[in-house]
Amino acid sequence: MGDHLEDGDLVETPGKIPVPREVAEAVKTLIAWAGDDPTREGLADTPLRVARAWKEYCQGYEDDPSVHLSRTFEEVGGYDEIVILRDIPFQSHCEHHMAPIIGKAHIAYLPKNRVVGISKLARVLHGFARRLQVQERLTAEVADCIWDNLQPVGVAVVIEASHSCMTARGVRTPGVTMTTSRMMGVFRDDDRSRKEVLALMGC
Ligand SMILES: Nc1nc2c(ncn2[C@@H]2O[C@H](COP(=O)(O)OP(=O)(O)OP(=O)(O)O)[C@@H](O)[C@H]2O)c(=O)[nH]1
Ligand SMILES: [Zn+2]
Repeated sequence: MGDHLEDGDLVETPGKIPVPREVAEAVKTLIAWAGDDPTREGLADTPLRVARAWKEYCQGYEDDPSVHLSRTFEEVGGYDEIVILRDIPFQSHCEHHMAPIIGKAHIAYLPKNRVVGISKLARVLHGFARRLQVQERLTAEVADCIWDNLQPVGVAVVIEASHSCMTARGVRTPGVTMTTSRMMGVFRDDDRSRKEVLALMGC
């Protein structure tokens, strides 16, 4: 654990990030294990592409999502109602199979004195989604990050997603979505507030 494989023998390609040779070799081994010939022409550069693709899928490890919430605005004309971002598409990968998780998130908070630029809520989501995840933890991490950094009156996060490890392999059950939610503050403690936010989310 904690090995980032950044030192050692690197494969350099102009304009692209270097790839440790052992990472490329690991992908080559995987291709052979899957049943194909990693030396055939069409697959020759695939190990490097896959290695770089995984760095991109997992870009969140280089992101501290709380930083996105450090810039807030206090001049909001006394606005003290729910702010909600609906249907934010995201992609992640499940930590059990490294298979795609594709879904959408609804993120809401009830501000106290200060708000954040709305794009930042999506940035927080992507910062945690671009890692190896389980949906429950992703949901909790997004909600906790907003709660800790904005100290609002309430936070609500609902995530609906389809897991390729269920649709494309294993039980092979397409069309199934998983829904998770985390309610904090007034959205957890007050029934009416929770109903209001869920109605605004269309849930
Ligand atoms: N709770 C939860 N489970 C997940 C998530 N992503 C994948 N899983 C499940 O993780 C479980 C892993 O089960 P295991 O029995 O260890 O692995 P497996 O033998 O590959 O299981 P199958 O998928 O049933 O073939 C599976 O049931 C997956 O559907 C997630 O985000 N949350
Ligand atoms: Zn999985």
